Amino acid sequence: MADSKTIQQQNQLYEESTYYQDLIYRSLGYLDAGYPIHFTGPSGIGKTTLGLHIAKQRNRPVMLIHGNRDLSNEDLIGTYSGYTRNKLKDNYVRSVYKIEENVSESWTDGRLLEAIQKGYTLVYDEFTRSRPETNNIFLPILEERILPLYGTKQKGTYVNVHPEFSVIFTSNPAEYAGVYSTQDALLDRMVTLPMDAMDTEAKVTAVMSKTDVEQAEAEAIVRLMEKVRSLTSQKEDGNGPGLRACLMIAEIASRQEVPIDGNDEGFVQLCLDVTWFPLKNSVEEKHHSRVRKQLEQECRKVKVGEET
Ligand SMILES: Nc1ncnc2c1ncn2[C@@H]1O[C@H](COP(=O)(O)OP(=O)(O)OP(=O)(O)O)[C@@H](O)[C@H]1O
Repeated sequence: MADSKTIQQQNQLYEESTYYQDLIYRSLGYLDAGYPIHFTGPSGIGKTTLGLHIAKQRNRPVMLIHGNRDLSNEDLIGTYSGYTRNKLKDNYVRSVYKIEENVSESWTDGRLLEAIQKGYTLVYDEFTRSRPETNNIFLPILEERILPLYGTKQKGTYVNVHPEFSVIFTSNPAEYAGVYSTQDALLDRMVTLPMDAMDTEAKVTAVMSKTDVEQAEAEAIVRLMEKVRSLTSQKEDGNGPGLRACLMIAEIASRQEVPIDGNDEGFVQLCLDVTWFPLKNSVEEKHHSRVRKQLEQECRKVKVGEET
């Protein structure tokens, strides 16, 4: 899978597509000017991969943090993790027995504090999954370039943000409603770039760059997934099989030597296993048996080199 491919091959899509080249160029410009950027778009369209790719271009260490409801200020800033005890026994003069004991609390830097002090490029993936109270810490970081250390018992009250520190946020707008409302104040301080879903050609390039399938095979898989998606009312934005499903089918088929062919039972079963669950979740229960039949028919029509 990806490990058999070089990073360069994985970046093939970014090198070949003017859409991505332009997006990368603009993003690097905003980051250089000191502004964070924010990629937003449906699940699986490549926000994290693009964020990490751009972060690497900045030639600074890259740190990745995943947003989640349990992420706390302690994780981000740091915490006292216990006590360090130093004991000195002095029995040099036999009649005198002296013990000196020093107990001090030991502090562990949080991940954000480290990134801020050392000037990393931080990719904060799915930041809207974290609680707004946790994300509030980013307001002074982005606005005043300081990280307040309130509540930490640290000597200083704040640390200055390293001039090279920058942040790339990602989020999935479909999750805003169900998770936590995004703080408008935070969004005001970043350049938000909505990402377009990949077109067919881009998906084929991505599949070929990450797996060992040939172009005609990648095209057949991507076309099948597009047909499968059209069985749901949701198109590119929402759940349902997308690029991840294409990659999974291509990867498993090439590893297990399953031919990309609708006449092969193994291939049909693989496609059903990968796509049925997300597809089922995107259609009403009363349509399940009809959609399952249509799905199977589409899988059986797959023929490499032929549009079905
Ligand atoms: N340029 C690319 N070339 C090859 N594969 C890619 C590319 N971009 C994304 N992918 C692959 O597509 C899949 C989805 O990408 P990614 O995780 O970046 O999407 P996402 O939009 O961040 O999804 P989510 O919102 O669910 O986290 C991953 O397996 C990733 O490796």
